[in-house]
Amino acid sequence: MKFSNTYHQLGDKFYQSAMPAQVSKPSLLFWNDTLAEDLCLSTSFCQDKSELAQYFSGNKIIAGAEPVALAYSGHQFGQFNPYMGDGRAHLLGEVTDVNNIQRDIQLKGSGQTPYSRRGDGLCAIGPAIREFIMSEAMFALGVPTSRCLAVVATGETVYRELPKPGAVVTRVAASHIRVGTFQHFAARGDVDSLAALTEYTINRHYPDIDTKADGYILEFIKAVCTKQIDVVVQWMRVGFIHGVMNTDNCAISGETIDFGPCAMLGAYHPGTVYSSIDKNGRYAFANQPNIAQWNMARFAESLIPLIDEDSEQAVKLLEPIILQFAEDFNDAYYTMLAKKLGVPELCLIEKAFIKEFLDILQTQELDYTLTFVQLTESLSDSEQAESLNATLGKWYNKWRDLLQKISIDNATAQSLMREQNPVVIPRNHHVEAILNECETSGDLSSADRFLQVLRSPYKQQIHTSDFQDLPEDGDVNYRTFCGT
Ligand SMILES: Nc1ncnc2c1ncn2[C@@H]1O[C@H](COP(=O)(O)OP(=O)(O)OP(=O)(O)O)[C@@H](O)[C@H]1O
Ligand SMILES: [Mg+2]
Repeated sequence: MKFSNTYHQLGDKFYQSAMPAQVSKPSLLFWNDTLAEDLCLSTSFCQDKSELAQYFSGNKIIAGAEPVALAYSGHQFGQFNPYMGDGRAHLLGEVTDVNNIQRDIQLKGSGQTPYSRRGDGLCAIGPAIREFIMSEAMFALGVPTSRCLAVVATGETVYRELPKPGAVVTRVAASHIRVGTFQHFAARGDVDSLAALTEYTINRHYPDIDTKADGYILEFIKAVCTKQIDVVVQWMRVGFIHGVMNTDNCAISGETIDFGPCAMLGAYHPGTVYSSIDKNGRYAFANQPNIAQWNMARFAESLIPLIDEDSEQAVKLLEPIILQFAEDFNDAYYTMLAKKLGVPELCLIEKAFIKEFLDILQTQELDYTLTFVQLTESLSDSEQAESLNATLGKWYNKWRDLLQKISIDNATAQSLMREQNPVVIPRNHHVEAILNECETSGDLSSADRFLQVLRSPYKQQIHTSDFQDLPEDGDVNYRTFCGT
C-alpha cells in the first residue's frame, strides 16, 4: 500500500495526530477482494490474513501511513456543534486507485482520539459489519458511496447497553471532507484555512473548476449541489433512508457516508423513519431532498467570506443557487421515477401520473421494491399483469397505454426497468438477522451468501429468493440506532 497523504499538507489545524489503540486478538472477518484490486494492493500484501488483521485493527501501522483524526464541526439534527471531529476514527492516508483517483483509507472504531470527548473511540461488531454490508450493497446498486475494505474483530469488549465484541472497520472514501469540515473553519473565522480547504477540495474532487476564474466559489457550490442531488436521487431510487443526514455526515465528494442508523424502505410511505432518535422525522425517507438542500445552504453559508467582503452581497449570489437546488432535484427525481416506470425521458410522462402511482403505493401499503419488480415483469407475464391490474386499478392500464402511446415497446421498457429496479435490496430484517448471527455464533457463512446476492442486485441468482421476502410485521417495530 503506497500512501500519499496530501491532506496532511494542509497543516495541523485540519487534524490531530493520533495512534490507533492496540487490541488483544485481531482477526479478519471480512476482506473486500475486488476493492483491494481497485486499490492496486499487491497479492502478497493481501495473502497473509493474520498480517491484514494486524494492519486493519490498527495494531501495526503500514509503512507510509500517518494516522490522524480529522477536525470537523456539524449541525446535528439542526443544532450546530462546533466541537466534533473523528472521535473514533483514524485516517491512515490516501492511496491512488486503479483509475488514478486518490482514496482515503480510514480505520473506524480504532480507539480514542483528541476529539473523542466522553466517547470510548470504539465500534461494536454489529455496526462495523452493517457498514460493510450496506456500503457493498449500495455500491452494487450503483449509488455513489464510501466502501469498506475490511472488518477486523478486535478481541476486546465494547460496552454499550450490553457488552459487545469490538471491531474495526476500514473505510475507503473519495475523501472525508464533509460540509462540517467547511463549517469548522467558518465558525472559527479562519478564512485562510477555509480558502486552503476550498482549493484543496476543488483540486481533488472538482478539477474542472478553474480557480483563477471569477465566481469560481459559486461554481464550486453548484457542483457540490449537483453531486448531492445525484446521490440523494439514487437513494430514493433504491429506497435508502440514510437516517442521520447531519452536515458532518454529508461528504463534499457526493458519496454516501456513515451507515450508522440507515435502513431500507419497505412499504412505501414518504414519512418512513427508523432511527430511534429521529423523533420528528427530520430524516424521513421523503424529507431527504429538503434536508440535502438545507445542508447545501449551510455549506454555501460557510463559504460567504470567500465570496464577497460584503456578506449581504454574497447571500444575494447564493440564494438563487440554493433555490435552484429544489427545482433541479425535482426534475432529477421525476426523471429517475420515469425510468423506473420504463419511460426514458421526463417529457414523455406527466409528473402527476407518477405521483398518482406513489399515492397508490402509499394508500395500499405496497412494497416499494417489489411493486416495481412486478411492474417490470408484468410486461412479459400476463398473470402478473392481471394481478397488478387488480391491485393498482385504472392506473395500471393507463400506464400500459402510455407506453404504447409513446411508442416504447415492452421489451425496451422492460430492459430499462431492469436496470433501474433492483430485484433484491438489503432488507432490514435480513440485515438484522445476519448481524445477529455474526455476533452471536461467529458464523459468517450467511453474511457471505447475503453479500454475494447483494453484489448482483439486478439479477435473480440462485440464492436471491432467500432474501426477497418482506418482513412479517411490515417493519412497524423496526428501530435503528446511531451506530456506535
Ligand atoms: N464511541 C465513540 N467514541 C468517540 N467518539 C464517537 C463515538 N461514536 C461517535 N463518535 C463521534 O461522534 C460524532 C457523531 O457520530 P456519528 O455517529 O455521526 O459518526 P461516526 O459513525 O462515528 O463516524 P462517521 O461519520 O465518520 O461515519 C463523530 O464526531 C464521531 O467521531
Ligand atoms: Mg458521522
